[in-house]
Amino acid sequence: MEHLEAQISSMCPLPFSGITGEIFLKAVSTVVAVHCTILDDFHWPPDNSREILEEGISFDFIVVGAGTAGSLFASRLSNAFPSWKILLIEAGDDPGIDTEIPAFLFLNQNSSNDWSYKTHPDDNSCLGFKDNSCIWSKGKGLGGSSSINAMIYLRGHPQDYAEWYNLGNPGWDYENLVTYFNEQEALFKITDPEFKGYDNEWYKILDNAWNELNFTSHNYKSHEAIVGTKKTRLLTQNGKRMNTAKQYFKDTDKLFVMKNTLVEKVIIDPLNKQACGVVVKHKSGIIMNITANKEVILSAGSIATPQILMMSGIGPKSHLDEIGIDCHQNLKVGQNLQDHVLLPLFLKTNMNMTTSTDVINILLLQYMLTKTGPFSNIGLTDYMGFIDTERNLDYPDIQFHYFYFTKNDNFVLKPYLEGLGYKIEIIEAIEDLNIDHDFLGIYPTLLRPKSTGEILLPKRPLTAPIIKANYFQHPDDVRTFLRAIDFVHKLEKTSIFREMGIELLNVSIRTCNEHLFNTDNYWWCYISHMATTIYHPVGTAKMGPRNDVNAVVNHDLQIHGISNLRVVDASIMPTIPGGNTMAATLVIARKAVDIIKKHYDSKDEL
Ligand SMILES: Cc1cc2nc3c(=O)[nH]c(=O)nc-3n(C[C@H](O)[C@H](O)[C@H](O)COP(=O)(O)OP(=O)(O)OC[C@H]3O[C@@H](n4cnc5c(N)ncnc54)[C@H](O)[C@@H]3O)c2cc1C
Repeated sequence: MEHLEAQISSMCPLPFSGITGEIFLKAVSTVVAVHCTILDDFHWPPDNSREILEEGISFDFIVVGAGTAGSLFASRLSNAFPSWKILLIEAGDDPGIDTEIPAFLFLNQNSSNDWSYKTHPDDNSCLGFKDNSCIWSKGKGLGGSSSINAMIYLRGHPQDYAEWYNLGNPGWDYENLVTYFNEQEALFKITDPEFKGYDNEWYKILDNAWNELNFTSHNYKSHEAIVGTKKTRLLTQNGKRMNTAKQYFKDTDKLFVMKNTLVEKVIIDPLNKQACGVVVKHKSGIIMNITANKEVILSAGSIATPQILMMSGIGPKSHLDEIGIDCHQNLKVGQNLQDHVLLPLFLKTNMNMTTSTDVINILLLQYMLTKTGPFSNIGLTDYMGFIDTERNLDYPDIQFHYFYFTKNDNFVLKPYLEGLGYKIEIIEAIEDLNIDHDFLGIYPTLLRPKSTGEILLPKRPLTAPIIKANYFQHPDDVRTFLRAIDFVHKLEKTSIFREMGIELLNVSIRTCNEHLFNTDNYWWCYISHMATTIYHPVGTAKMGPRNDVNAVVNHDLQIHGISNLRVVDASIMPTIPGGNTMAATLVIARKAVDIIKKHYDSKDEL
């Protein structure tokens, strides 16, 4: 208290005395300690690494990766089979306190909770980024990417899942998956019809513009990604991020968890082509084998899962031969990489929403005390628009995301652009445009890219994998963006946009300046410099029947030709769904529990 009193007196030398002084000090000390309330009663599961490293216990199931899918899958499996010993191995630690505050979503990137992968440079894309590489964030630690993502919940479009089914995957059509979507929406409490949404005056402006162009505002009516505009629900509870590990771990205490432990590869018995355990490296430097009596499940995400599969000799043979790894099964692991690419467009507005530092401090205090206000949500970023640029049908190929930056913003804009990894000259060009105007950021996002990439092992296989995103390898992807930009011009012409003075800005990029602004040539150049990921890589262990040469797992998520080894994460998606990918990943994990249950129930092993 004395220390606090001295500190306050040094900032504002008023005397502290009597009862008033004491009351005042108590109020101040409450405020000083209020950040502690960000942590609630929830406790992360204990780390069992030490005992496992010392005693070398074997397990029935080993699940690799405690991310979005892995944490759901492992905890639900441990509830379904209480007598089984299930081990969940995670390369990272418990997520940091800063991951809890929704409005700080961008601050988690490039932190200790992020793998911060980088794409391999090519001639068509990421040219405006340092080293011509886009940064691919991916969550590290309990909750995985659900601990650092934007929390937006969308199912995608029903037809996305019809496509999965039509590619030879029985049980994966929308009708079969709907119960899982419903179940998780009830669990995360995002089906509440009373939900009124957050406050943001831009919602109304944007709805007005889209309505003038004859688009419907669906808002919270459903979680499907259909043509029109939509305010989306977030995986938050009581004003804080609800990462999936937090949601699912609270219902189980039967799991064994190893934190800070990297799985290097799966041990495959070459004689009977059967997975029998994993090789792990703990952060202490200890390397050991752990045995799985029944199965190994890979839930390490769409970059690390193919990396581990390749390290374990599951193809592709030609690539493993180059690296010097024995191939047990020649599958197209790491191929079929698909991602949603987003194109930041900056528009000036005559609105002035600048907030003084004092107001920001008060809003932060409001958040600390009540978990309400702007820090409890992600602002305009939860507002979406969907269009079908080519056929004008109800199967969108572009999703619009929105951001807002106030005039001369020194608080968010620069750290945000630096976090994305843009070159300094691009950041300065954008900052110059921001000196006089508030910005509306409109970010068209390709929902169904035709370009595909691949994940490869580097020469030193345990270092970061090579990510060849291959954005715009297929020219139709650029053409879809050009049609999306045409749509932005239509928005510019709506009465409300004209009234607000909203106009597309010309970001000065040296190599693009040789083209006249707003011509197709200018936009091709702009797209190759400015477009980047929205962090939705999927498809690198494709689900499909045996006769699909690109398939890695079957519809029961088992690796073709290898027993006791499955993949349960976003890697298995045969095609990328037309919406943010977390909801679909959760559904995969939940369905996987039922697949395993059916498998072992029929073996009468309960
Ligand atoms: C910055 C960002 C923003 C996003 N925003 C949204 C959004 O708003 N809405 C949405 O729907 N989707 C969003 N996504 C995408 C979504 O979060 C992912 O599609 C989804 O979480 C993928 O889940 P996963 O289980 O496949 O992988 P992850 O959740 O990434 O989990 C993989 C886990 O495996 C661990 N791991 C990796 N390698 C190893 C190893 N060798 N040994 C042990 N453990 C290992 C990782 O540390 C991680 O915990 C975003 C993603 C990011 C990164």
